Amino acid sequence: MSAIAPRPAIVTDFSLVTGLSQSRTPLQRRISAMAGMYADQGAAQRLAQEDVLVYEFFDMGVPDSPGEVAYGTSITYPGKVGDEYFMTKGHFHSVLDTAEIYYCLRGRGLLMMENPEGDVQWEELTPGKGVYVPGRYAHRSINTSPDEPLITFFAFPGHAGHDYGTIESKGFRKIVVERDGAPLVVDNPQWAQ
Ligand SMILES: O=P(O)(O)OC[C@H]1O[C@H](O)[C@H](O)[C@@H](O)[C@@H]1O
Ligand SMILES: [Fe+2]
Repeated sequence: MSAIAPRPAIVTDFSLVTGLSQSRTPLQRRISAMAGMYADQGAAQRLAQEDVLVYEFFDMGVPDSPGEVAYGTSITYPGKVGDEYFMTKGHFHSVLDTAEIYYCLRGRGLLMMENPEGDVQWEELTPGKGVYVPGRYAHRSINTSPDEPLITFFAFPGHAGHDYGTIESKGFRKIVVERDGAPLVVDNPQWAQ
């Protein structure tokens, strides 16, 4: 008789209010880890001196194979680099045609998306709103609130992987800046074809 090994359930905890988990260690990204991604390089270098925490997220430790569902919470803090709002690095999935769902728990922001063919889309994130990022679209969370963290729950296929290189070298086509006290999506002056 062939035996299929039992697998233990994965149990985690996270707060839908703060986005924080007591049992998992967050992955944190400070400004120094992404200073080159902001349009105002002078402002980025100044903030890098204090090495401000821009965002953190909890990866729940699911195996990275097909059939699994990777999930967690992500907290992007309020702040700006010059007039550009704090944001995540953003990435394509290594397995390009894999999707992701974001559900906004708290705060206010934008989910910026673009595919390799140059289609750009963005959606506002407000509590209770879910945004389904289709496969092939790079994605980045941007906090446009002056004082509240942007907290999301996310889930994607376990084998999707993260491709940071493309965005690190080219950037997103659009960035989000504050103009007259409100967020505005503008062309990224640093975008490299
Ligand atoms: O991976 P980054 O672009 O740095 O963003 C941080 C995290 O944000 C999201 O919540 C994603 O779903 C995670 O997969 C991601 O790793
Ligand atoms: Fe992703």
